Amino acid sequence: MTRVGVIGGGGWLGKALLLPALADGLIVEEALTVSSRSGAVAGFEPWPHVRQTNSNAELAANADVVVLSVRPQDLDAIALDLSGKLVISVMAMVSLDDLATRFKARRIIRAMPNAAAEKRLSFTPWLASPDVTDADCAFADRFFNASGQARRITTEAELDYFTALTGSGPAFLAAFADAMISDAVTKGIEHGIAERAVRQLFLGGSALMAGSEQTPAEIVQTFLDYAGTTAAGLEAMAAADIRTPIAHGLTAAAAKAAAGTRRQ
Ligand SMILES: NC(=O)C1=CN([C@@H]2O[C@H](COP(=O)(O)OP(=O)(O)OC[C@H]3O[C@@H](n4cnc5c(N)ncnc54)[C@H](OP(=O)(O)O)[C@@H]3O)[C@@H](O)[C@H]2O)C=CC1
Ligand SMILES: O=C(O)[C@@H]1CCC=N1
Repeated sequence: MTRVGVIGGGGWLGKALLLPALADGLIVEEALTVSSRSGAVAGFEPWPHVRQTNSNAELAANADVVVLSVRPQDLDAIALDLSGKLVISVMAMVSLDDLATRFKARRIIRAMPNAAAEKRLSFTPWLASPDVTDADCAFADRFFNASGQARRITTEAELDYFTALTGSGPAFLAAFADAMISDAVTKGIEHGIAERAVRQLFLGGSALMAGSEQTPAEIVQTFLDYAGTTAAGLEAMAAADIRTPIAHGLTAAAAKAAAGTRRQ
């Protein structure tokens, strides 16, 4: 029975990762400790034997695997010797080297889930430091697959890029959706109807795209070949260079992630 401690486990991402893992029996409630500064978080009521604490030292003493899930600005307050343990960080902007130095750890996995973990729909790339064992990798892969699709990657540069591309979860899609809603409202559609319509559009469009044998580029081409109203819209978007602001946004987010992991 792997003993797991999640520092910040009651937060947004921590809970989104833990509830599926508990529901699947991947983590046993008696073997889980979550910490927070208050020492008591909501959300674990179906698992009353989950240990809650405000002491990260107590958490570490009861864990073989320590998961770090606090905001980057809160990390400096956490001083622990985690040598001998598997350390899994889901934090943006904190590098393997930084984690190794802070926590005297040699077996470290960095992962980048997203907020869709709470729906078991995260895409979660992860990478391992050289001393991580096959058993550690198997545990991490099972843990992250409980809340979506996990994929092992090999470099921190890739992880920094994925922090922008998929770590952002619904944020960039929400920006696109909000632009569509705003346009609909300026054309006289009532806001509530526009919002309902666009939410349903994203749900339906995402389901089609996720299940389609066509690539996204092929789906676009299908509509261009159809040569109807949607083709007119796609051509106007291409003429307005829709790809450039998207690339700028991803580049800025990835640059912030990378700048954070370079800081020591
Ligand atoms: N949210 C997201 O979509 C994503 C987040 N991440 C990463 O996940 C990490 C967590 O983010 P998120 O869950 O959003 O943040 P939250 O603020 O929701 O959760 C962080 C939790 O950490 C707890 N905490 C803070 N300081 C301590 C401490 N000293 N000891 C124990 N617990 C502490 C807080 O609880 P309290 O205040 O009670 O102490 C809080 O519940 C971040 O590093 C972020 O980069 C990565 C990908 C996606
Ligand atoms: O926006 C952030 O900083 C966090 C990390 C990746 C996604 N959300």
